[in-house]
Amino acid sequence: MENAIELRELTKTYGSRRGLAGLTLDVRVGEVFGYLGPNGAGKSTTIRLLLDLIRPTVGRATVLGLDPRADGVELRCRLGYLAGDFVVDGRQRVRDCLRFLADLRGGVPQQRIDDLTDRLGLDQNAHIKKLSKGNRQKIGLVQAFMHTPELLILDEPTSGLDPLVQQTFLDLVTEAAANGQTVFMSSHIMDEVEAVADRVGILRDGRLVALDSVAQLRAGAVREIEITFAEPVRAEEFARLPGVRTLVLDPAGTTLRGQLTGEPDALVKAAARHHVTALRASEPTLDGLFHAYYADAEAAPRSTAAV
Ligand SMILES: Nc1ncnc2c1ncn2[C@@H]1O[C@H](COP(=O)(O)OP(=O)(O)OP(=O)(O)O)[C@@H](O)[C@H]1O
Repeated sequence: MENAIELRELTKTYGSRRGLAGLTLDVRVGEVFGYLGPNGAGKSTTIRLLLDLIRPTVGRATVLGLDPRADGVELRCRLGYLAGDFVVDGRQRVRDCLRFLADLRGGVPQQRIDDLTDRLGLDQNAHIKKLSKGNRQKIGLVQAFMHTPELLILDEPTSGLDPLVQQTFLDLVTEAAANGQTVFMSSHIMDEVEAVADRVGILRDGRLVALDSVAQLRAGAVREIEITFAEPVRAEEFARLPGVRTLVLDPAGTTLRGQLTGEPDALVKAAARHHVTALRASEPTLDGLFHAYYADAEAAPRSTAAV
């Protein structure tokens, strides 16, 4: 089995409302796949279709080589799922709830549960009804990870978590990937996805508008650049260099400011023909790219052949 998830022309309409429109996507075994998109893009719809919690209007989903509709029981044994709207029986203590869920999965060593709750800072003696939203979300994370499933499907897993716990979550994802597990996680937050994902898909209005490896996306991301020279330079020398998006020379002709994508090699070599007194370049972040997709309603699907 090469792909943990295969989606073919997956479409879901809610009456006249579009949830998902003809989504074709493969998630490879062992990869961390970040599934991004604004509110209402169709992320939860996709995830619910994977679990057979809802059924497609058109198209097909295969998960771990299984049909979610026909093989629901086997599938649930082999995956860990965190719902976007995770709810849990408030009458129990955390310990009893997790024990119950562990037994449902055929048994999980208590040591494993203790380790996860310790790392996430979750008190097993607490009554669930008294827990904050973030602490309830931690129960959701523990129950998804505890049986070391082949595939983790996580819908907005960091929702409600403070930054320290978010980092612990990212560590758990990294460890799962090192262990050969596949992770499919949805998020609004490019930064957290960028930190752990191998590939990213960006969904908008039920359609995939970008699909690429994080490395490729980063190569296309924008870097802010500022170069100061000892003597005035001519703007034309720099305007047509590879990767240059915009470059503006200040009135004195000594400071060049602008935006660059990809490698800065050509610009650095051109600048080195002069006496450079200062050079400032920001790290390229995917956040800007992500916002561009959000802003551009008619963005065409993009992918890189090498992905
Ligand atoms: N049960 C439903 N009935 C009608 N419309 C629905 C239903 N569930 C989802 N939708 C619609 O389908 C579209 C996709 O919603 P979905 O919840 O999948 O988005 P999402 O990307 O998960 O958003 P969010 O980040 O806000 O959770 C939205 O327009 C939403 O209003």
